[in-house]
Amino acid sequence: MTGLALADVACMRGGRMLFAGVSVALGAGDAALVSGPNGVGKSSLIRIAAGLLCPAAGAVTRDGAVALLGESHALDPELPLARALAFWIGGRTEAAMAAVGLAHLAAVPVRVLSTGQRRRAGLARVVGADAPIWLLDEPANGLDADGVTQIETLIAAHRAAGGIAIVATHQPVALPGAVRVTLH
Ligand SMILES: Nc1ncnc2c1ncn2[C@@H]1O[C@H](COP(=O)(O)OP(=O)(O)OP(=O)(O)O)[C@@H](O)[C@H]1O
Repeated sequence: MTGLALADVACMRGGRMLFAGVSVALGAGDAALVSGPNGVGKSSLIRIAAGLLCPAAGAVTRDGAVALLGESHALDPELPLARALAFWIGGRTEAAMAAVGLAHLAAVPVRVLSTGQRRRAGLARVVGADAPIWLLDEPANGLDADGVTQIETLIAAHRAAGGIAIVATHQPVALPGAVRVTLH
């Protein structure tokens, strides 16, 4: 059974306590929307949820594979987009590129993609990861209005299929019924 739970989690960075007492429990189809001002610890919370950062207190329980959209898309800049994505998501590349509106750029080297296109490429990695738990850090950064709608649609489809999403964002991203996690 897919699940992700943070129980009384605290985060310390650079010797400073960023937040404490954060609890959220998500099951199949659930989502959480993480918000708060710059530097409050949203990205850190996403990294804790991903298991990339150790909480200073509390516990994280993860039931299912994780796909992370972070600052870096981790795609080889010299490779054509389709080959760079295929390194991570293999045979699901074509469908993932189509899902994020990048099918027409399959042969273009990653390094020449625009900011929004790079963001979409990162999303394609998540879409093609076939992982039930999506952790998305500022997924709408650099995207135009259609791109944001596309993300909302992709997240909704992922949830409808039993997936989970945690989204940290400054920009409005519609996540119907999401748990709100507001960091102060
Ligand atoms: N590796 C690190 N070592 C020490 N401090 C760090 C490290 N990474 C981040 N921090 C600090 O932790 C705090 C929270 O950073 P984080 O990126 O989680 O915030 P955020 O809420 O996502 O910010 P933003 O809205 O600007 O993206 C910041 O003050 C940052 O300087």
